[in-house]
Amino acid sequence: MTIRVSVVGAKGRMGATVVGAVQSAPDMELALALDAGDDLTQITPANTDVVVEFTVPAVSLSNVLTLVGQGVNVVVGTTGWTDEKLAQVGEALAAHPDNSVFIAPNFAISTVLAEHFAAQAARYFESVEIVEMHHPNKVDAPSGTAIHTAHVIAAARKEASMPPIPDNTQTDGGSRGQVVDGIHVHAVRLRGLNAHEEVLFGNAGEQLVLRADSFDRSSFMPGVLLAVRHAGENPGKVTVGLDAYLEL
Ligand SMILES: NC(=O)C1=CN([C@@H]2O[C@H](COP(=O)(O)OP(=O)(O)OC[C@H]3O[C@@H](n4cnc5c(N)ncnc54)[C@H](OP(=O)(O)O)[C@@H]3O)[C@@H](O)[C@H]2O)C=CC1
Ligand SMILES: O=C(O)C1=N[C@H](C(=O)O)C[C@H](O)C1
Repeated sequence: MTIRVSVVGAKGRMGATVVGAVQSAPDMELALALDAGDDLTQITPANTDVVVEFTVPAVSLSNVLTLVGQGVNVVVGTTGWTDEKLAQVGEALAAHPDNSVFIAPNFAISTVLAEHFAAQAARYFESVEIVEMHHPNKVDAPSGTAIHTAHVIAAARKEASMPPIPDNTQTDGGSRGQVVDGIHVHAVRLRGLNAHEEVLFGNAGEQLVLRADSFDRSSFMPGVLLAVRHAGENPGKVTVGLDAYLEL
C-alpha cells in the first residue's frame, strides 16, 4: 500500500530534501507540501497517512499539536524538545489514541550509532565532553543531537555509578561550553560544515573519540523514510529516537 506523506516545512533545507526523498520512494507518494503561513488543517486522514515535520524549534510543538488534532501520524525532526513539551504531545495523543508521534534528534545512521556506542563507552571513562559542529545557518545551539547525547551519556554514567567528571577550572568566561546533564557541550558554527559531532572520552593515558559526520542532508533520508514506514506502530504514544527501529 502506498503511504501518503505530507511535509511541513517543505521549503526549508530539510523539508525540501524530504519532499525529494518521498517522491523517489517507491512505496510513498507526496500529499501536501506546506510551509510557513500555510494552514495545517488542510492535512486530514482523507489525504495523508504520515506527516513529516521539519520546521523551527519555536513552532514545532504547536504544529505537532495541530497535526495530532487532525488525526494523522507525525514524524518530527525539528529540534528543541523538552520533557514538558513531550508531555503536552502525550496528553494530546490521549484524545487520539489511534495516532502516534515519532521524534528523532538525528536521523543519520552514523550519529545514531555513535550515540549508541557513546552510551557503552560512558561507563568506562572518567572524562567526557561533546563537541558539535554545524553550518552557520543553524538557529539553535547546542544541537538537539548533542543535548540528547549528553542525556544518554549522563544516564549511562549514573547507572554505572561513575564519580563526578574531574575539572579544576577556576575561571570560565564561557569557554568551557554549556553544561547539559553534567556534560560539557561545545558548539562550533563554521561555513563549509553541515552536521558533525564528536564525543571525547578520557582516562589517564588514553582517549577514545567517537565522531559522526553528516556531509550532506541525504544522510538523514534513509532514517526519515524508515520512521515514516514505522509510523503508527505505537498508537497513542510519543517515541523518541531512531534506535527504536534499529536492532542495536
Ligand atoms: N532530526 C534530524 O536528523 C535533523 C534535524 N534538523 C532540524 O530540523 C529543523 C529544520 O532544519 P532546516 O531544514 O535546516 O531549517 P530551515 O530554516 O531551512 O527550514 C525550516 C522551514 O520551516 C518553515 N517554517 C517556519 N515556521 C513554520 C510554521 N509555523 N509552519 C510551517 N513551516 C514553518 C521555514 O519557513 P521560513 O524560512 O519562511 O520561516 C522553513 O522553510 C531544525 O530544528 C534542525 O535542527 C536538521 C537536520 C537533521
Ligand atoms: O540544524 C541542523 O542542521 C541539524 N540539526 C539537528 C540537531 O540540532 O541535532 C540534527 C543535525 O545535527 C543537523
